[in-house]
Amino acid sequence: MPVLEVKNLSKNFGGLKAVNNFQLTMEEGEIVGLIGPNGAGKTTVFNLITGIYFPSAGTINFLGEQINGLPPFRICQKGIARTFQNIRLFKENTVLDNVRTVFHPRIKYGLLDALFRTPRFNAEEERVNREAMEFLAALNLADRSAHKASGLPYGDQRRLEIARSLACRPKLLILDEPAAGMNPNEVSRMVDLVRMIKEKFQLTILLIEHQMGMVMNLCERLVVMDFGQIIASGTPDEIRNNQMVLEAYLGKGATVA
Ligand SMILES: Nc1ncnc2c1ncn2[C@@H]1O[C@H](COP(=O)(O)OP(=O)(O)OP(=O)(O)O)[C@@H](O)[C@H]1O
Repeated sequence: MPVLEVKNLSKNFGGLKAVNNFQLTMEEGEIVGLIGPNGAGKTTVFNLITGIYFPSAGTINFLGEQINGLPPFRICQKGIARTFQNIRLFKENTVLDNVRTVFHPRIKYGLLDALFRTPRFNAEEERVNREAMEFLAALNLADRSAHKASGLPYGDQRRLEIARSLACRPKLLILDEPAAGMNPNEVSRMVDLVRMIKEKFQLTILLIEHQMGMVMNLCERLVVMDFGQIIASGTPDEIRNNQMVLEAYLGKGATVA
């Protein structure tokens, strides 16, 4: 059974067809890159899959179950987690608390336990802290756990967002421009990190990325969008030499150097 199966997905904003008849099937363990020029519709696809937008048409199946129409928190509970193009952290909270927030819906104590600091409260808090620290350790952030999120360097903030999304225990991880604003060294470290978390947490990964070095290096398969539509899909080598893709990025008449 595919992990994700998107069929005939469309989203209109008034007269604008932001996504038009989008199709995507992802098998377990795949890393697929969604690329295309600015405004092509990539983020809208992510927002449709994660329930932020309601589709104008089409279906989204996750592990065989139709999920379109479900609210974002339900989709997250089912096993799809994401990061955002503009990092979204609780900036004034500690690194550890940013990951702990993910555990709150699953915490097994009540208000009275918290007020009277019962043994159940203490045991549950210890469990949450231990598990949250494991995710931070996997992303090399354990020694920063007590720091304020806003004080972390940019690359660490990106990794913290990934740690938090992993704490949802997703099967499908959706990364929106994980290497945005990074220098070539940082991009190369991000490629290694995405490979590592894919193996360690047995993930299927869908990512948007403008850093072509990262996309070509990391993804087994690419889907290219332009003006809301898929214009090409295939291996990085096939995409690199695709005339329609070159024209979408560079304009008509573009040729491979
Ligand atoms: N909430 C919205 N209301 C109206 N139009 C929107 C909305 N969200 C996106 N759009 C429009 O839909 C189109 C696709 O936008 P989208 O953000 O999905 O593109 P993108 O490929 O992710 O671009 P980028 O690479 O710049 O992030 C754009 O023309 C955008 O202006």
